[in-house]
Amino acid sequence: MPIGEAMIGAPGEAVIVAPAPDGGAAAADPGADGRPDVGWITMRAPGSAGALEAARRHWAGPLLVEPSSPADLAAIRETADGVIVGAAWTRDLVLVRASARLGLPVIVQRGPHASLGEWLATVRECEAEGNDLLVLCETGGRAHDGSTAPDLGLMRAARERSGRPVLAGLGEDAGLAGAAVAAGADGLVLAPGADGRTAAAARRTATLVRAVTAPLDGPSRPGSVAAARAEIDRVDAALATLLERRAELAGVVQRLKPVGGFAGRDMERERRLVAAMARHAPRLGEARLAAIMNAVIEAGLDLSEEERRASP
Ligand SMILES: O=C(O)C(=O)C[C@]1(C(=O)O)C=C[C@@H](O)C=C1
Repeated sequence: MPIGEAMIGAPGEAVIVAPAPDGGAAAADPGADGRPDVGWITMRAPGSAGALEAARRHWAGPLLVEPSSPADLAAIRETADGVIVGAAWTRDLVLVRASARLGLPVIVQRGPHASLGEWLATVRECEAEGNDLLVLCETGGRAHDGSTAPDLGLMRAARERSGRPVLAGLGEDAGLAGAAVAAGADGLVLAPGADGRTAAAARRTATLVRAVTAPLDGPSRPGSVAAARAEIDRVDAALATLLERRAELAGVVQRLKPVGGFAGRDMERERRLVAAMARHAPRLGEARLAAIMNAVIEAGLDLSEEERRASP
């Protein structure tokens, strides 16, 4: 389901949907992995008059907007890439139907106490308006501490029953990102206040979990070059995420060792870690892994020496 240039529901991808950057002090550029794939705003929050124009001034990417009333819809059609049917008003069928008639993709949230059947009934209201661009979003009910958390079992069932992509609203607990992706979420919605670091962490987790679970829910032997390459791209994304983390940890070791960097190389430790890895990668075997890990370790040492020169 395309939302602007983002795609929700592509196999193996999990999009990050986060509050659209508003140009405030906290909006210092978070870097590519902290930037959402899709931004969202609500026009229901107090003081949100002008929120749509403000969002568009600071955010050129795909934008989802929750209206506060039918009066907002014309501006949403002009400016947004999708409309959010919010959990708080799924029973306002006049607004639900009018939102669906915009012809934009519709994100249908589950009302806080709605059953699966009631949630899917709201989806059918949108279908009845001739809109087939529908994504479901599980925003959850009350968690143990009074905050909201997504019901991942319900989300999974909704995905199966509807055949449509689903998003998981993580509420206050961005730590649910991995569980949500493992449960089949096609994307993660971050709550107001989530910053670039939260978005980057959610993206890294989603990338790893997707790569690890893909062989379990997809074909284990892709049938074409394009399908195999798509799978390789996902594994490479996970590898890159892990390599970045490994380099960070190796950098910590260099600063803590009495002699860090290339001068403090410990070949016995390297031999042992390669042997341990060979148990997880028996077909590659120790000799090939040794060559791979030598390059990985040297890249980490090189980075740590460069960073040390920049900030001793
Ligand atoms: O474990 C260490 O002593 C490190 O410095 C880390 C590390 C690695 O990247 O794994 C790097 C260099 C050493 O030769 C061995 C291992």
